[in-house]
Amino acid sequence: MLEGKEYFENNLNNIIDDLITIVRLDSPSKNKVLVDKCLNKLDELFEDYLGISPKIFESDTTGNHRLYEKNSSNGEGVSILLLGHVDTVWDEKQIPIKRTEKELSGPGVLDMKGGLIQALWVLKYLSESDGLKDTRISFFINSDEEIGSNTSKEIIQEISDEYDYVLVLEPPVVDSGDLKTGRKGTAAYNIRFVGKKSHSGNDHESGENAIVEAAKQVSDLSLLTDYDKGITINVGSISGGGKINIVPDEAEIGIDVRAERLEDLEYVDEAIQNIEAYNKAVEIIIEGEINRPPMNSTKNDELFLVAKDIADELELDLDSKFVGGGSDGNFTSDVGIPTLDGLGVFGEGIHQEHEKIFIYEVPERASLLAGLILSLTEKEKKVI
Ligand SMILES: N[C@@H](CCC[C@H](NC(=O)CCC(=O)O)C(=O)O)C(=O)O
Repeated sequence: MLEGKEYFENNLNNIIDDLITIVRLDSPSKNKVLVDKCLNKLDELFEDYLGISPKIFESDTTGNHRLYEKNSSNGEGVSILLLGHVDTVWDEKQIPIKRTEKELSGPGVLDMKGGLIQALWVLKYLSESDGLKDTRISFFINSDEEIGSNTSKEIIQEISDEYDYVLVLEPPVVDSGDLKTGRKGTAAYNIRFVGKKSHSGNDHESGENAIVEAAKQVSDLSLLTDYDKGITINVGSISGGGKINIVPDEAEIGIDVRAERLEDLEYVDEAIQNIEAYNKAVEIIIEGEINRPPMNSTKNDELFLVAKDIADELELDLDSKFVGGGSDGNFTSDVGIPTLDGLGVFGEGIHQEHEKIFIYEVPERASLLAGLILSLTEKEKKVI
C-alpha cells in the first residue's frame, strides 16, 4: 500500500518546520502558561490543515487538554482515537534545538512532539486524499502525561470508551523501532521524615535525625526490587538537612515503582504505606499511590498484527515489545480498548539531553500510521 510515503517525503521539510515551531514553544509539565501557549499553536495547525477546532478541557493546575474531532457525528464504521501529550520533562530553555541533515534534537522532539506533528500530517494527508471518508477519528492531547496524567486520566478513560481503537503516539522502542503492546504499571510516592533539630556538638543526643531514618528506609525499600518478577523501586530523589553541625529534622524522598503485574504493584504499595519508623520519634508522612495499571492485553497484540501487515508492505521489519515506560495507553488498554503504542517518530534519548529524532525515518513511520488507520477503516466494523 505504501500509504502516502511519497507525500511525506515531498513534505518532509514542512513537517520538520512545523515540528521545530512546536519544539521552540517549551512546555514543561508544571508550567501552565507555556503549555497552553504551545497548545494554542497546535490549534492553529489543526485549523489550517483540517479545519477543526478543539474541545477544551480546562485544568487549573496544569495546561488544558484538547480533543480534536473529525467526523464526530459518524455512528457507523470504526472509530479511532489518537492519543498524545504536549508536556515535556524539560524546563524552559533547558536544552537547545539542533538540526542536521539527518537528525533533529531538542526538548520533547521525540517524547512526543514529533509524534504529534507526524500524526497531524498523517491526518492532513488522509483528509486531502479522501482517505478518512466518514471515519470517526479524534486526537486527544493532554498536558500532564509526564507527571502522571492526574488531571487527564479520567477524561482519557471516559473518552476512549467511545472508540474502537486507540493509537498512541509515543516513540517506538529505541534501536529496534518496534511498537509497544504492553507496559509496566506505575506508582509514585513522596515520603517526608520529620525528626527534631539539635546542636550536633553540644546536644547530639536530644536530636532525632530525619536523614538517618530516611537512609534506613531507602535501603529497605530498594530491596523490594525484583528483576525476575519485573518489579523495580527507584528512589529517584532525596533531600534533607542543611548544616552539618545541626542534627537534621527534615528529609524527603521520591520513589517511582514499576511492575508487570497489578498484584505486585499492590504488594509494594502495601509495603510502602505501612513502613514503620526505626526511630519512633521520627514521624513518617507518606503521599502517593498506584497510578497506571499495567498495559497487557491480547487485544493489543491483535491490533499489532494489523500494523505488522502494513509494515510488511513497507518492507519494514517490525515487532512488538513489552516495555517498562508508562503512557496513557495504560489507561485505555485497562478499560478494554485495543491499544497500540509506539506509533510516533523514531529516534533516541528519551528524557536525556541528547533526545533526538531521525528525520529520514519520518516518511516511513508516517506511512505506517496512515496505512494502519486506512486498514482499520476499511474493515468497516470492529474486528478486535
Ligand atoms: N512517572 C509518571 C509518568 C510516566 C510517563 C513516562 N513515559 C515515558 O517516558 C514514555 C516512554 C515510552 O514510550 O516507553 C515514564 O515512563 O516515566 C507516571 O508514573 O505516571
